[in-house]
Order: sequence, then C-alpha cells, then structure tokens
Amino acid sequence: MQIIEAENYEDMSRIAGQIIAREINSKPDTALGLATGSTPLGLYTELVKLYEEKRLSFQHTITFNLDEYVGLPASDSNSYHYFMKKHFFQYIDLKEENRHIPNGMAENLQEECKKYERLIEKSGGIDLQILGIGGNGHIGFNEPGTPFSAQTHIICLDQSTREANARFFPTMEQVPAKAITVGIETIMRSKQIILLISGKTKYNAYKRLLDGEITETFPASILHKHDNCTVIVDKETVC
Ligand SMILES: N[C@@H]1[C@@H](O)[C@H](O)[C@@H](COP(=O)(O)O)O[C@@H]1O
Repeated sequence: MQIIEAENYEDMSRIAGQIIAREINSKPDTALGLATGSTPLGLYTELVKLYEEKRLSFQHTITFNLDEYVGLPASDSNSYHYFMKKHFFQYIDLKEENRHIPNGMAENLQEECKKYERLIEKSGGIDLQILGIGGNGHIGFNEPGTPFSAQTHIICLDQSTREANARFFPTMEQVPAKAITVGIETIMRSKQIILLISGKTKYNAYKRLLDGEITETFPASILHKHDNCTVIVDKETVC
C-alpha cells in the first residue's frame, strides 16, 4: 500500500485526478469504479476541468458506481444516481449506456446484485477503483463484519453510517436502512485502487488503517493485501 500525503483537499483531488487522467489517456476504454460521498467531490471537479481543457475524454470510458440506497428512485436528490449526474456526469462526454449504478428500486434486489456483478465481469473487471472510507472503516457500503469474500450484495446500514449520512436528509427516519453495494471481493479484483481520505473526522479510521491489522471488523484493512493500492490522505487528517 502506497501512501501519499497531500498538502490539502485540493491537492489530494488534483493528485487523484492526474492518476485517473493518465490511466484513461493510456487506455481510453478504462472501466472506472466510482464512489460517492463528500470526499471525491473535489476529484470530480478536477476531472471536469481536465475534460473542459480537452486534456481528457470519457468517450470510451465505462463506469461502475460502488453503491446505491435501496428504495430511492434516481429522481430522488439523495440517490447516488442523482449525485453522480449532478456532480459529474452532466459535465462530461461519458456515454449514458456506459454509466452503471446499482438499481436500488429493482423489484428483485438479489437478481439486481447478480446482474451488476455480471456486468462488471463482462467489462473485464474494474481497471481503477476510487474509494472513500466511512468513519467505521466501510468501503462502498461494506459495513464492519461483511465477509471479505462478498460480491455485490444488499447490506443493512450501520446506525453510525445512517447518522453520518443523515446530514443530507430532512429527518433521520428518511435515511434508508439498506443499500446495494459492490462487495469487498469485487473491489479487491480491481487492477488498481485509489483510496481518498480527507478531514479530521477520518483521523481514527486512518490510524486504524495504518495499524495494519487485517480484519473483517474494519473492512478497509483488506486493502493492505492489494498489490496496487494508493492511499491519498490530506494533511488535515494526519495532523
Ligand atoms: N457509500 C458512501 C461511501 O462510498 C463513502 O466512502 C462514505 C464516506 O463519505 P464521505 O466522503 O462523505 O465521508 O460515505 C458513504 O457511506
């Protein structure tokens, strides 16, 4: 696991943007794994900037988002479908048919999970996966206790995760209790992984990651076993 200490949030986003641009420019049909949350917002701004400056095109790129809430339609402003369109997709030339996000409204959620996993496989697997981290060490929505062997599945969200994400919802009751998430095994099959960590609230998670103990009670710890994983952490987290 390589660790890059960025000067600040902008620097973290810029470094990640450069790695992604290099990857897409050398392999235009890159399968990119995307994350939501506040952490990657600066990265999306950076990628849009590179696109507008004509230094990057997503014309042949295919994307797979990590997760989606169960029960929220794409039109709901708290869905990850909505998030991706608002913060990234609307500004770039990524073809609509190449954008993939799990469907949290699917009638048969188990089937949706299998379908999503097959789609990733069919594309040849994720080339470059972007990750954020939850305060409890979750990656995607793989909460503590999720088997490392899990593929795309339905997860009951931890109370701490629902509380952390409650800031986006009018009331706590409206925060969904379940989500579809790409599994840890699926994430680990990615050829390259970039984990972004930003802000004081992630200090404990970062410290625990550095401790190095690999345990299902701290999902991000599995990343120590990946042979091409880069952690980009900003100074605010470290100090
Ligand atoms: N499913 C997402 C994760 O993919 C994300 O990493 C995490 C941290 O979010 P933030 O970056 O806002 O701290 O939030 C959500 O739970």
